[in-house]
Amino acid sequence: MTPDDPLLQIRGLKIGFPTIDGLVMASDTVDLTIRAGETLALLGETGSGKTVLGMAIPRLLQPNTRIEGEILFRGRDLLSVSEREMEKIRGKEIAVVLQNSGTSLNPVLRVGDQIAEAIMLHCTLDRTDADAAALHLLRAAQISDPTSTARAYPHRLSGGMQERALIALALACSPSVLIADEPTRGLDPVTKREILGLFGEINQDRSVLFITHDIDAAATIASRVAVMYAGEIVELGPVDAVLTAPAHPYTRGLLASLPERGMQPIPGSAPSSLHLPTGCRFSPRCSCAGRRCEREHPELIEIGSGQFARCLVYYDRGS
Ligand SMILES: Nc1ncnc2c1ncn2[C@@H]1O[C@H](COP(=O)(O)OP(=O)(O)OP(=O)(O)O)[C@@H](O)[C@H]1O
Ligand code: NI
Repeated sequence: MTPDDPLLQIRGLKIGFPTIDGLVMASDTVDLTIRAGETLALLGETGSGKTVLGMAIPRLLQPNTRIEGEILFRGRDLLSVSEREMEKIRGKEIAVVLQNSGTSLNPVLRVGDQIAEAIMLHCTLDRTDADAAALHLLRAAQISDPTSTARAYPHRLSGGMQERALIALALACSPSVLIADEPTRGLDPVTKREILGLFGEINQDRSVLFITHDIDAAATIASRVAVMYAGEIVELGPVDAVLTAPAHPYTRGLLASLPERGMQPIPGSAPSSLHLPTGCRFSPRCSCAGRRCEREHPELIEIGSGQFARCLVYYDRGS
C-alpha cells in the first residue's frame, strides 16, 4: 500500500434505526474514502451522524440496524463478511477508541492486564510477551510511569491518562485503521494538546478517522476533513482548503461560531431525520438559500482540487 491508496472505501452507506416513530436515518448515502496513512477528521454538530458512521465501519452497531451500501476494507466489503471474519478484523485491523472513554475501560481489571489480554486475543503472544508489549504500548502512549500505570485500576487514572490507556489498548494489535471518537472531549487544554501530539505519532503508520466537534483539533492533526450535516457529508477536502476557504454555508457557519471568529451561532437547529426538509437539508438555516434550495436536493460535487461541497451554488459553475 502506498500512502494515497484507498484503504477504506465507504460507498452509498445508509444507516437506519427502526424506532416507534419510524426509521431514523443516521447516515444517508455517505461516500467516503480513507487513504492509507492519512488522518481524516469527521466534523459536525451533535446528532449529525459522526459516531454512527464510525461505529458502522467495524460493525459495532446494534443488530437491528438497517445498513445498505458498501464498506470496502482493502477491497473487501465488511458488510458481507461473516461475523467470525469480522472478529478477526475488529481490533486487529480496525480498532476503535470509543466516545466517553471513562466508561470504556473495564473497571475491575488492571490497565496492563486489559491491554495484554487484548493483545493475546488477536496476536500469537504468550502472557509474558503480551505483558511486555502492553508496557511498550503504554510507553508509546506517553504514559510517564508505564509500570505503575499497568498495575493500576482505571479509576486511579486521570481523564487524560485513561484516554492514553485506551489509545494504547486500541493500538494493541497495530491496526491499520484507528477510529477515534472525540478523544479530546472534556480534557484540559494541556492534556488535549498532548493527546493530539500522540495522534500525530500514531498516524505515521496507520490511517485515523478522527471524530470530533473540535475544529482546532481537526486543524492540528488531520490532512483532510469531512463535514456532516443531518446524516450527509456536506463538505469534504484538504484541511487547509476546507478550514480557510470553506465552500458550504454550513461549514462557514461552523467556523463563524468559533470564539476566535466571532462566536456567531448558526440560527435554528439541525432537523430530525424523521422530518427532513425537502431539497437541501441545510436550506431552512442557510442565509444563502433560494427557492431552488427548498426544492432540489444537491449532490456532493467537486468544486476545486479535492474539495467537494453539497450546495446548489456550485451547480451552474462552468456549465
Ligand atoms: N440506537 C439508535 N436508535 C435510534 N436513533 C439513533 C441510535 N443511535 C443514534 N441514533 C440517532 O442517529 C443520529 C446520529 O447520532 P450520532 O450519535 O452518530 O451523532 P454524532 O454526530 O456522533 O453526535 P455527537 O457529536 O453528539 O456525538 C442522531 O439523530 C441519533 O439520535
Ligand atoms: Ni458522537
